Amino acid sequence: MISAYTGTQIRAAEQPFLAAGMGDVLMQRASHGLANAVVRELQARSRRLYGASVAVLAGKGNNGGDGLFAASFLAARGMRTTAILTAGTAHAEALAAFERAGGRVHLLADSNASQLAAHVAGADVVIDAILGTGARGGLRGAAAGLVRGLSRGRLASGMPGIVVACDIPSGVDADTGEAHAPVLSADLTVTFAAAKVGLLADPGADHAGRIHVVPIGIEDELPWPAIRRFEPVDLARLLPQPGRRSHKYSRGVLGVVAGSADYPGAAVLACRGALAAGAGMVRYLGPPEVADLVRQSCPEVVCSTGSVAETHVQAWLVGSGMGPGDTEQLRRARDAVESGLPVIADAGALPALPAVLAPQVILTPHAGELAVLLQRLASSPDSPDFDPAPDRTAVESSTLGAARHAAVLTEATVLLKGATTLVASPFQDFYSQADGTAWLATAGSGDVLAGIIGALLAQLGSDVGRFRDAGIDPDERWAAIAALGASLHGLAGAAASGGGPLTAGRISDAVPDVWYKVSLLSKPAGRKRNSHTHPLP
Ligand SMILES: NC(=O)C1=CN([C@@H]2O[C@H](COP(=O)(O)OP(=O)(O)OC[C@H]3O[C@@H](n4cnc5c(N)ncnc54)[C@H](OP(=O)(O)O)[C@@H]3O)[C@@H](O)[C@H]2O)[C@@H](O)CC1
Ligand SMILES: [K+]
Repeated sequence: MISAYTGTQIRAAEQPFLAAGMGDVLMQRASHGLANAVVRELQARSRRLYGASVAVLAGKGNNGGDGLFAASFLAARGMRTTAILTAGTAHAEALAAFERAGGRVHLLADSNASQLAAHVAGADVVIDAILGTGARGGLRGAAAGLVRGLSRGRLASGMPGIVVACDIPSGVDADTGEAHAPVLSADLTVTFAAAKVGLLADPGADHAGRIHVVPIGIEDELPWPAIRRFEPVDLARLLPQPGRRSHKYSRGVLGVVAGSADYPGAAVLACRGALAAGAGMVRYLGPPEVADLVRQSCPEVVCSTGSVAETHVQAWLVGSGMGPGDTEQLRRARDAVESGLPVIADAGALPALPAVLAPQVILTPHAGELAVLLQRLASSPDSPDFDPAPDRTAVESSTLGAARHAAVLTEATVLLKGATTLVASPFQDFYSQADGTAWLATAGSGDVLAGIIGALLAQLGSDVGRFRDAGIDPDERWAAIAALGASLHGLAGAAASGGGPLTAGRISDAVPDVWYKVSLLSKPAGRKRNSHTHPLP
C-alpha cells in the first residue's frame, strides 16, 4: 500500500525533529536521496555521470536547499552543475556547499529569464527545486517565465534531458493535486518521507512522472494517511479465493440492470467483466432483446424480465448503457438502491437516483458526469453549498476536491474515473489507483469496470473480517472494494494492451490471468519462485 500525506501532515511530523535541532540532518538525508536518484536515473539510461550537466532551479526555501545540496553531491561525482536562484536568494548553507563544490550560480530576473531558460534547456538533468510543501499558489513573475521558456526549449530540443522534481513539481499543490500553471512536468519526482497527496491526484499526478520516496527518519511520526493506493500485493491479500465447499451462491451473486435498445453491448460487457472477476453467478434483468444478446455472448448469465424484489442477489450493478428514456430499467435501478444491498451505479443511473444515498452505493462517474451530478446537487434544496457548481474543466482541475465533495453531498462512495482513478468515501477515506494504460480510454471500458466492481461487491461486501484484518475500517470497505476493482481493471487493461490498442472485451479476458498472477504474491516464501515464472504484467 502506498500512503500519501498532505504537506501540513508532513510538516507536523517534521516538527519534533526540527524542535530537536535536526532540520539539517533531515535536509542532508533528503538531498542525498535526491542525488542518488539522479545518479540511478542517468545510469538506467546508460548515460555517463562524469561531465553530465545538471541545472538546479532553486527557490529560496528548504526545497531549494534540498536541490542545491543534491547538486553539490552530484558535482562531487564529476557533474557540471549550474544553479538558477529564482528568488534572488537561497538557503545559505546549501548555496555555500554548492559554490564550494564548483557550481555556477545565476540570479534570475525578468530581463534574463528567456536567456537562462535557453541556457539550461539542453542540460542532461534539470532539478526543479523552486517550490515544495511551503508553496502558496504557483510560480510567479520571472520564475513562471523561466519554466515556460524551459518547457518550450525542451520541446524544441528534440532530445531533452531528464526533469527531476524535488519533493513535488513546483506549482502542484501538495495537498490537493491542483496545478497552477506553468508547471515543469517531471520524468521523476523524488519525494521525502512519504508521497504527497498532490502526486496521487490529477492534474498533479500528470506532472509528477514516476514517484520515488526517500525516507528521512520522520516516518514513525506520520498520522493516518490522507490518501492510499493499493499495490498488487494488497490485491493478493484482499481478493477472494473460493474454498473447497464454496458453491455458486456462496461465492456471490450479482444482479445486473444494464443495457438498452440503443446500447445493448454495455450489458454484455458488464456481464463479462463480472464473470471474469469471479462472481459465482450473474443474473441479468432487462429488455428481452438485450437479454437475448447477453445469452448469446455469455451463456452463463441467467436472464429474466422480472423485478428487483423477486431476484435474489448479494449486490447490484445498475446503469451501464441506459438512458433517460429507459423507464423500466431506471425503476429497477432505483429499486436496487432502495433494497439496501451494495450497488454500483454507473452512467445512465447517475442522474436518476435520489440525491442522498448510502456508503454501500458506489457511483462511478467520469469527470463530465461528475460535473452534471454536482450541478444537480447544487440546485437541490438539500445541498445549497458548492456554489458555483463546477463544469467538467473545473472537475478535471480539482479531481480530489470534486470527488470528496460529491461523496459528502451524496453520502455515497464516489469513484471518479480518469488516468488516475480516485475513490472518495462519505467518511472521507480516499484511494488513488493508476495501474492502467492510456489505451484503457476506449468504448466499453467503463462497463467492464462496473462489472468487475459489481462482482467484487457480491463476493466481498459482507466479508467484514477480511477488511478489518487488513487494517481497513469495515465501514470503509466500499471504497476499498471500488479501489480494488479499479486496480484490477487497470492491471488487466495494461496486460491486454501490451502497449498497443485495446478493445473493452479484452480487458475482461485478461482479468483471470492477472488475478492468478497477483494471488501468487501472497504465497509463502518457499513458493515465491512462481512469482518469477509469472511476473505481473
Ligand atoms: N522542514 C524540513 O525539515 C524539511 C523540509 N524539506 C524540504 O523543504 C520543503 C519545504 O520547505 P519550505 O517550508 O521552506 O518551503 P518551500 O516550498 O521550499 O518554499 C517556500 C518558500 O517560497 C516562498 N513562496 C511560497 N509560495 C511561493 C510562490 N507561489 N512563489 C514564490 N515564492 C513562494 C515562501 O516565502 P515567503 O513568500 O513566505 O516569504 C517560502 O520561503 C519540502 O518540500 C522539502 O523539499 C526536506 O529538506 C526535509 C526536511
Ligand atoms: K519542487
